[in-house]
Amino acid sequence: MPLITISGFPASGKTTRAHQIRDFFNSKIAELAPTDSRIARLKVHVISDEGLGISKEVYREARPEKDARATFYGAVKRLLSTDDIVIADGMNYIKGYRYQLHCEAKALLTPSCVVYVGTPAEKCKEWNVAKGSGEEEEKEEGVEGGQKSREAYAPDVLDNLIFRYEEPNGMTRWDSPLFIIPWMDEDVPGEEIWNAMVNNEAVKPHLATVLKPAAEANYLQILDKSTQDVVSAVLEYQKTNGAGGSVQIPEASNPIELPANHVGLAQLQRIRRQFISFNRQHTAERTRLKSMFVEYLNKELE
Ligand SMILES: Nc1ncnc2c1ncn2[C@@H]1O[C@H](COP(=O)(O)OP(=O)(O)OP(=O)(O)O)[C@@H](O)[C@H]1O
Repeated sequence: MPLITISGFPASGKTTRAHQIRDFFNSKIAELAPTDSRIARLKVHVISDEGLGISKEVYREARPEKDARATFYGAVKRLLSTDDIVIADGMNYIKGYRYQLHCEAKALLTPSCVVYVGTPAEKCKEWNVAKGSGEEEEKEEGVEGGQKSREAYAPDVLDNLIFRYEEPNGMTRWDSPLFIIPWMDEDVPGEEIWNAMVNNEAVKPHLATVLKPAAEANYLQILDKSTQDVVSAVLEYQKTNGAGGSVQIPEASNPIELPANHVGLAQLQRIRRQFISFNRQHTAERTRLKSMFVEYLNKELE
């Protein structure tokens, strides 16, 4: 059965997403198994570095990293079978490596997809620090049953991995269908992934499956950063000037006209998420993003 290849920066939330997908799939199996013997046989597996005992230090040098990749690959290959759904929870950051994984699935005549966890580098750094400090230990132990290692990446290893990362491109055979999960989304598009992987449905391009031209690498990150900058500017303005007024945002052609009442962070983030949802499938011109978001905010705040 299918192969779901997770891909994303280090500490971008890949395991969190892999577990959300696993839980969604397990609940689908529990629901459908009584009436469908094919579904009843399915088992979901998550393969990860942590599960295989691979330390983050392997990413410091080429040789141990290569060995670790081979171990991970072997574990995925061993499990891929007609009744097993494998979630490959790793960075899977090398294009050629994702290509090989795709070929393994293809050889078994089973579908594969890529789930790209789209988290900006700055957030990953923040989450990596939180992980290393053990800040989230209690919460994670509850969620993971204490299975998950608390190991963080050394800062130089993290930077280097981000630098080397080869972003998935949904236009290529091996990275498609491509499901992009922005970091601020609470849920994963479980139903769409299930339909594509278990029901073999062709995936129609929609919000979660962005077919991005290669030229638009990092588009999601830029969309995220541009809109976050605007939100921060509004909050900053209100802090000093109070409610109401006109805020000129650098790089935006028009100002934001604030309403007489105070606009809160939750409201701004909600509007921002909507804007991102609408625009993550278009590859809007980067230089226009802030102006577009300002226009959108003005309409929503009217
Ligand atoms: N969407 C999110 N919002 C807030 N915090 C998150 C989110 N996703 C993950 N985190 C936190 O970020 C940290 C890293 O998450 P996680 O372990 O899932 O990332 P990862 O990409 O699997 O990391 P690694 O590269 O180390 O395997 C964890 O402490 C997790 O609780």
